[in-house]
Amino acid sequence: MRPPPMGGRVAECRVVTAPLPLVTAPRRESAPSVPDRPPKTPTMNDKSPSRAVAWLVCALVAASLYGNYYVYDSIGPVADALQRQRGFSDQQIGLLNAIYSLPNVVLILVGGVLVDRFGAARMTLWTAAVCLLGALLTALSPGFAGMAAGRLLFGIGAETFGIATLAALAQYFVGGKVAFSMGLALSIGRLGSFSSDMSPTWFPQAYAQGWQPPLLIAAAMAAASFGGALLYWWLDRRVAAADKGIAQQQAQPFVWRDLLHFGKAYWFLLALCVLWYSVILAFRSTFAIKYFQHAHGLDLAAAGAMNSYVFLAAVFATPAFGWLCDRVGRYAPFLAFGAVLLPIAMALMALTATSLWVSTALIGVSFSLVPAVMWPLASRLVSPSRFGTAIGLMWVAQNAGIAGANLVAGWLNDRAGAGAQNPAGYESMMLFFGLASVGGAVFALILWLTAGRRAQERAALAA
Ligand SMILES: C[C@H](NC(=O)[C@@H](N)CCCCN)C(=O)O
Repeated sequence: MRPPPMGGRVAECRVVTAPLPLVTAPRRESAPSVPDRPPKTPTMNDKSPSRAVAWLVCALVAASLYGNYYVYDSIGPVADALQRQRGFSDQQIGLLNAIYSLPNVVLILVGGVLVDRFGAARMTLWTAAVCLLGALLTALSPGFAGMAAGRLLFGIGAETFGIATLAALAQYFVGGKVAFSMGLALSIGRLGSFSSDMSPTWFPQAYAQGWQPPLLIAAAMAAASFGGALLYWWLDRRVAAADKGIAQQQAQPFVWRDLLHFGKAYWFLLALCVLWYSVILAFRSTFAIKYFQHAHGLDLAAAGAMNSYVFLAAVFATPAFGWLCDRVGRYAPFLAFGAVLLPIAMALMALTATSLWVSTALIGVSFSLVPAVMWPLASRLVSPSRFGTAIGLMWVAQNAGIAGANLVAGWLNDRAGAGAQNPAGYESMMLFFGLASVGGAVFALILWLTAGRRAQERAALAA
């Protein structure tokens, strides 16, 4: 019943003798190619209890992600109250979010290695605990330094938590539906982000009392996230205990040289991840609302709502695209399609008078499709025992890209004097994001046309 473990004492359990459900899917060591179809295995029989366990794990991971993403986005809604009541500057508020990414430029690789070393369940639990401590420190600190320390702690836990949750789903759904399960869990995470944005409407009394009650609600969400992680860890222990009879091998020690063996497709995917997430997260999370107000004449409420529809679309579309991907059994073409939509949307926004609804819809599809395919694809491009490391490396570059894109875009806007009086000042920022999105699309196309094609040829030859 136990999925192929990814870490701890049982990391290299891909060679098993018994025909156990959830265990036997063939995996690539470091194949530089994009699989056409998910491996067809006799695992995950519709009525088998192991399938029920896998979906229970998915539900617990999703619930845990909901709380985690809620906390991630909890600073924006209290930014105004922090300024009014505690006298925080814009820079200080910006730092409360930037401090999440900055340590991860280095630390997340360590996090990925730890996931491979200690296993997804243990690392989900430990990092959810770190996130809870971080959220509590943020909500209870009397001064800025304490709040910043809380956000730092949260960031250190949250990114490794993200890797551990992906690793958990890659393990339990190795026989099929990996994209659907990841899409479903991510969509619940997006719902957490959306709920955080909507929390002033849902908890008006809390916001009426000032900055602290909303952050205490966020800490409660982190506690719920920890609860989900605890249940998942407990379930995983039980599954492991039931599988005592399976031959287990020692975890492979981490070797830096292994990173070079990931294969070309992995590196194309990493480049896409950096460029695409830099545009999506730096533009959408930091500058989009301001840009909609100043360059497209929307008021604050309309600009915020327009931006939040991207999240809302992702809640429904991410699992749907994951399901489609599993069903059709193709990854790279979907990834390329989703990546190409982003530069089209950026061009429509920057160069034409087309309604913002059109570009928002395109970004919504891209924001749903690319993550729905990217992480399941990553789980198929590397050995299971190196999945955490592989994602860790992607997120090192991604965090550096997001932080860098934020800084460059802010600098371009300041240099051009962008603002309500000078909407044209946003042109250089839009050119920068446009070029980055084109770069992402190019890597997605290369991934499809080279590695993806080769995989098809190999499959045809094998047939
Ligand atoms: C799964 C993926 N997560 C990431 O890329 C993280 N490094 C950053 C997440 C920031 C919001 N919690 C995703 O959310 O698409």
